[in-house]
Amino acid sequence: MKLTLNDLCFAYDRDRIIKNISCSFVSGSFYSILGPNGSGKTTLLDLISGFLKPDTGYIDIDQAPVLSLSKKDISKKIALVSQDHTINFPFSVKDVVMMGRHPYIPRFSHPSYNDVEQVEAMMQVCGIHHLHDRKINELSGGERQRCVFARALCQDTPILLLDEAFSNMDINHTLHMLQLVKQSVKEKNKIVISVFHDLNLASTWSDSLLMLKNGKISAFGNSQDVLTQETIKEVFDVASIVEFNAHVQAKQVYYPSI
Ligand SMILES: Nc1ncnc2c1ncn2[C@@H]1O[C@H](COP(=O)(O)OP(=O)(O)OP(=O)(O)O)[C@@H](O)[C@H]1O
Repeated sequence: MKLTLNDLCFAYDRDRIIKNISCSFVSGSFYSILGPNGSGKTTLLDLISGFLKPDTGYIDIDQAPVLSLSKKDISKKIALVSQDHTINFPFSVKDVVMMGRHPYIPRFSHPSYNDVEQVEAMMQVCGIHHLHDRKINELSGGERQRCVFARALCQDTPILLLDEAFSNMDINHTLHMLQLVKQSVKEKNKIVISVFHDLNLASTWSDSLLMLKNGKISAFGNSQDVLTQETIKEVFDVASIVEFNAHVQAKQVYYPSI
């Protein structure tokens, strides 16, 4: 599968936020998007998921424009763990995770045995099974984030978009979820595109990095090629030292304390 962004432009009002973005993402790869606050990372994921419509340009999956697909068909192809995962209605955890199966449940039907089994299994894998009858709006930030994650994984889509999806998780849960995601990239040949603020986590886990600055691509390619002192200075205006770290088999970034 190939997901292609073709000359995308987007503005919420007058100011352009996304400026002529063109690039492709292929199956079996983990991509990370990095960039300063306000550079357009969330907007770009919202465009890819079909939540926002580009002003010009288009997105296609294997050459079929995403916006020509029905909402249901898009949700069988693309799942998004968004930055804002506030759910105000007191759904149970089990019900929230089951929402991931909705694209596969015919109208006016009940979830199948297979749907129920998948939800049960995903709650186990994501470490939230013990919370299954709890109300989602009464959970901690990290617990809620794992529920939303489990819902997206239950959607079982070839494309998974993660918008700072680990921001509320402790390091144990972050590493566990990253392992799950990486496994699904390799075993299920998924395309994962994740927004990170932590350059070192992104470098350790991603095959490729996309650096965004002011709504434009500053650099895009193999993680170890893109992550340099020069790109970090250019994109974030921060001095750093970038070195290959044998423990994680990837480049890591160190910042001077003054
Ligand atoms: N709904 C909206 N209406 C108007 N402007 C918006 C809206 N959402 C975002 N913006 C603006 O668009 C720009 C890009 O926002 P976006 O959320 O895509 O940035 P980001 O790179 O994800 O930032 P962060 O790292 O802070 O999460 C920002 O200047 C923001 O103020």
